[in-house]
Amino acid sequence: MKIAIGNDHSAIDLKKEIIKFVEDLGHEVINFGADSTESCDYPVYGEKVGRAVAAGEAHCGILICGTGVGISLAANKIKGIRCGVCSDTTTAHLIKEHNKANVIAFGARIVGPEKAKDIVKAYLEAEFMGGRHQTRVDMISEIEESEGGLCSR
Ligand SMILES: O=C[C@H](O)[C@H](O)[C@H](O)COP(=O)(O)O
Repeated sequence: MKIAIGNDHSAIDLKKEIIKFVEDLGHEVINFGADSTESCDYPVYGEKVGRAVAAGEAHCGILICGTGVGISLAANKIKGIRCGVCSDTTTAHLIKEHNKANVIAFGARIVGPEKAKDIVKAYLEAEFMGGRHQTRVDMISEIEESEGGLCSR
């Protein structure tokens, strides 16, 4: 798979470890993230990864900032992106199985490198389950489609 990765200044070292880990699993990584520890703005990288995944340039995305929250908020502003913060492996597989997340986020100031690798592996290996979960994902898309946030259901 092609995987887009993005990060801010808080996650330079973790990003490098995750890129190596993901490549060792046999995937291709497109690095959209910051590569300097100089302070920068996480929305830039959330947007870049979100747009790459939404455009089909990457199959999915991984975002890392201090907590994972800000960068996931930015990615979720891109139409078609379903991104959530994962700090444990249960969430990491359920976010794909139930929520069909196409981007995951986590915090470099929250999880250590080994936990982060476990999270990434759990997410990448999981499969969307469809069925009732597809209905709910469709409802999210309907909200996205409706300008005023009104859903037809
Ligand atoms: O959600 C936002 C992220 O955690 C950022 O990485 C964080 O706000 C950056 O903080 P600072 O500029 O103090 O390093």
